[in-house]
Amino acid sequence: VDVPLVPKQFHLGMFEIGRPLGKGKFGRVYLAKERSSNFICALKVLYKSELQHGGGVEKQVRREIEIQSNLRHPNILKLYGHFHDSKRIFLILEFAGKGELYKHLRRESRFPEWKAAQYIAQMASALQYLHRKHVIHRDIKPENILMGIHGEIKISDFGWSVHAPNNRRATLCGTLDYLPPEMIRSGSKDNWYNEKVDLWSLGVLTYEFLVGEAPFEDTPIMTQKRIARADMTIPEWVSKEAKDIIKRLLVLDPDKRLPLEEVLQHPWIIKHCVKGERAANREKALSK
Ligand SMILES: Cc1cc(Cn2cc(-c3c(Cl)cnc4nc(-c5cn(C)nc5C)[nH]c34)cn2)no1
Repeated sequence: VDVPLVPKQFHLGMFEIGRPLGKGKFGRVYLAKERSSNFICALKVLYKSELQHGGGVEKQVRREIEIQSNLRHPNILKLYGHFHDSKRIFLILEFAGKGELYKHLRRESRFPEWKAAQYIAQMASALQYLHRKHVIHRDIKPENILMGIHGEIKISDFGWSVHAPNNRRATLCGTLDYLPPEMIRSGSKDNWYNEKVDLWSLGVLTYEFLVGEAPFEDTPIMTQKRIARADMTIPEWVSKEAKDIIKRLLVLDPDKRLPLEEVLQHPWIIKHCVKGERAANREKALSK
């Protein structure tokens, strides 16, 4: 197993800093090279001052480090290590060669079904790995997915993930589009810490990959109302298999959502992701 950055004390002088790769609410990400090994990585720089005023975001960063450091899966962005100085926290992250997935989605408007199915299969595999470790991501959306050099996707940003169950007070910010009904409804927050919240978000992600916009996209008030009623329409040009998997994930009752094992066995996934199927389809197309 490639473990290029062996865990030890890291410090900024060990890295040659390259171009900025992106910026978030509390910091920036730079391309970086570890000098002794020439290993290329992404260095996320977070400013302590900004975290302190972020309303408990410091705990989120600690959780992100604690959770992501122990994960090892091809579709989860690796966190190799971290260090800090007086003003900043540094996360040494895997460099995703093809950048942020949402930029690809916006550029292509929407993904063809074979590509969407392959991405959803990779997401389901990563979520299955996370749930087996009782980690819930809770913030699955295109903005938190990166793409590796071979086009494989990588879940990043574990700032919202939790070890289930957890009595965390969560303040939500950013888009409502991906929130499941149990996180929209007031009342008991027990369901907030149930892995099945990620199944709902996987359904929203499937819809957005295929249609190019989120299923409940509307004004903030209307979005909440539509989520609470699972009120969405799937365009008629979406294949019946794709419609079926979306409908089986966007179910109000968390216990009735399609389990990840069944997502990976769904006809829409098998049709586009199993090598034999693709060869068979090619054979069929050629024989016409
Ligand atoms: C703070 C802050 C910013 C962000 C969003 N963000 C993530 C990255 C990023 C990471 Cl963490 C890892 N690998 C990346 N590769 C790219 C990239 C590659 N190309 C060709 N273009 C880009 C851009 N970005 C990466 C950058 N910003 N999260 O927290």
